[in-house]
Amino acid sequence: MGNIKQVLTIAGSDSGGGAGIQADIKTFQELGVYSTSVITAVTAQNTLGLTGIYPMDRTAVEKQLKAIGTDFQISALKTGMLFNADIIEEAARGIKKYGWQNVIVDPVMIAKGGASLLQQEAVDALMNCLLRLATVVTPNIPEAEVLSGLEIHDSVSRLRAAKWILATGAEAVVIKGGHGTDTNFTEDFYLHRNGDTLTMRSPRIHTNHTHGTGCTFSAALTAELAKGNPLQKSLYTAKQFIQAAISHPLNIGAGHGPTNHAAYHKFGTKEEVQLVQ
Ligand SMILES: Nc1ncnc2c1ncn2[C@@H]1O[C@H](COP(=O)(O)OP(=O)(O)OP(=O)(O)O)[C@@H](O)[C@H]1O
Ligand SMILES: Cc1ncc(CO)c(N)n1
Repeated sequence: MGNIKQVLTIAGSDSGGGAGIQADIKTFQELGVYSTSVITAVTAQNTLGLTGIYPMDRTAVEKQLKAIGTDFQISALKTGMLFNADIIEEAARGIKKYGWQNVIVDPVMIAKGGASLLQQEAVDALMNCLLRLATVVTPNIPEAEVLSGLEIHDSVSRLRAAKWILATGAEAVVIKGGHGTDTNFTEDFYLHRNGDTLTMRSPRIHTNHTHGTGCTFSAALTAELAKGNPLQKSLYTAKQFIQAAISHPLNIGAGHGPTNHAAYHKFGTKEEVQLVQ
């Protein structure tokens, strides 16, 4: 393990352990990379909802980034909940200053229970400062609608929204399908600025235990890229990882429960993820 790859998550803490920094670190551990973290905010959260958000100040974020940037060799990083424009600007500044590559931006806006995880006025900062640094940006459908200013109701409008999002300067986008309306499957759609596309489809699992699916998916993508895997292969593994994590729920909590981060290795994958033309 002498040459284990080091990764970073810049995200919020979920006291309930299913999303945010906690989901990222569990996923990184499962996929064999060493995890560092910059905490942007502490949230009081459980499977029933969110009752408090305590953002870090600018200096706290800057000092954490410096601690990582001056000692670790970061092969890939992801951002999650960034909450306000100050934190977004600090994250962008750190990424540039330390020359980090393989930047996955999960543009977290709203928790599954409906709580806002990004201030309204911070959307501009996200679009203007951070997306241009992104190797891949991974919005869910409502986030893609905010970033593109377009409604998504079918594959044509999804492609149009993806193209608008790439106009921010991001290299590639994945519009995740968890919020889609099809009851039989979920579909994640990838578009690269070079025109490459990939559509990954898997059976929709009918469960309440989907808290943190987006965090887990983007963390798995980050880990796979850090290990040197090509982008499309990394996306496929990330989709398999989240499919396994949702398929084998832990049944924790009375509300929107966490996924099972250990399932990918414990139970394997059932070849459920298909590539669609
Ligand atoms: N019920 C489900 N069955 C199968 N796959 C799902 C389901 N819900 C979400 N996914 C998958 O999980 C991943 C995350 O998608 P989703 O759209 O839920 O992200 P998100 O809304 O950002 O998640 P969160 O805010 O809870 O972290 C995608 O790969 C998506 O296809
Ligand atoms: C801290 C945190 N980050 C991200 C999400 C989105 O799932 C959440 N609910 N909480």
